[in-house]
Amino acid sequence: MTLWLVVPAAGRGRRMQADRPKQYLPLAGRSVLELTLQRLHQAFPDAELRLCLDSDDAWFDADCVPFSRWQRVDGGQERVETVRRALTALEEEAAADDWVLVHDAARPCVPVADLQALHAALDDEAIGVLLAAPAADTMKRADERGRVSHTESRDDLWHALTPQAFRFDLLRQALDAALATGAAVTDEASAIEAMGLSPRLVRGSRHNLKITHPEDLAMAANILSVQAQTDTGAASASDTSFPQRGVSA
Ligand SMILES: Nc1ccn([C@@H]2O[C@H](COP(=O)(O)OP(=O)(O)OP(=O)(O)O)[C@@H](O)[C@H]2O)c(=O)n1
Ligand SMILES: C[C@](O)(CO)[C@H](O)COP(=O)(O)O
Repeated sequence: MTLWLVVPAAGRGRRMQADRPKQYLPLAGRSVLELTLQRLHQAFPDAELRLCLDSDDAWFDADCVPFSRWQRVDGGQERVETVRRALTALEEEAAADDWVLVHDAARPCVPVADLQALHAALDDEAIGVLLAAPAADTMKRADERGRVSHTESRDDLWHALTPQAFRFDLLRQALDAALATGAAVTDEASAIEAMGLSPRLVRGSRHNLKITHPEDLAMAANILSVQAQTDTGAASASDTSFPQRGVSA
């Protein structure tokens, strides 16, 4: 069975306020996109990649792609549309029950061990899986004045990370339904949840941050440096205070 990797890299990175889309910003001597693709390739060297880029992308250099089997796909206006377009590009080739693993280009620090743990969690999985990290801070709900309305319990609250992996046909149906209803879908799991299904949470490292705001670049550089010193990019970089990896949803 083919493992399909979909990497959405068609965003503009507006919150980053940089001179280029954030996936092309330099980080540890490479671009964010190149680092992300390297991590994926370390874990899944034989996978087929669909790399989603803006049709007007002027920054992409194909030399940064380590995969031997890959294709470029034009992205959409929103991330959900980008991922849906990648599935359209797979329609001729993917089997209904093939796994499609979606990973943000903007997450270059994902540990290879977390990628492997996520993949292992697909064994005997009926619905699908996502990397996630437990909420660590006290959570406040704001009111319309920007004041605290109340404190939310953080019990059972998780940060959704990527990769997220679902079977091709189920993901296609879920994204189509979300697009048809205009539901707010910021990750693949929320589209699956809207179908009444419960994806499995797989505990991942808090190192797997999404580069979103300007200060995130320095944090990512520090994480990569720590991972290089401790070899935890390639091995396990999970927060040692949260040793459990697989968690039932
Ligand atoms: N239309 C879009 C929007 C986002 N993405 C990708 O989805 C990932 C996560 O999205 P986000 O962090 O929101 O990226 P941007 O949309 O680029 O950022 P912003 O919202 O700040 O503009 C990124 O790898 C981004 O390139 C995409 O492929 N297509
Ligand atoms: C997919 C994602 O990275 C999971 O955290 C996230 O939902 C993307 O969200 P954004 O709204 O595009 O920042």
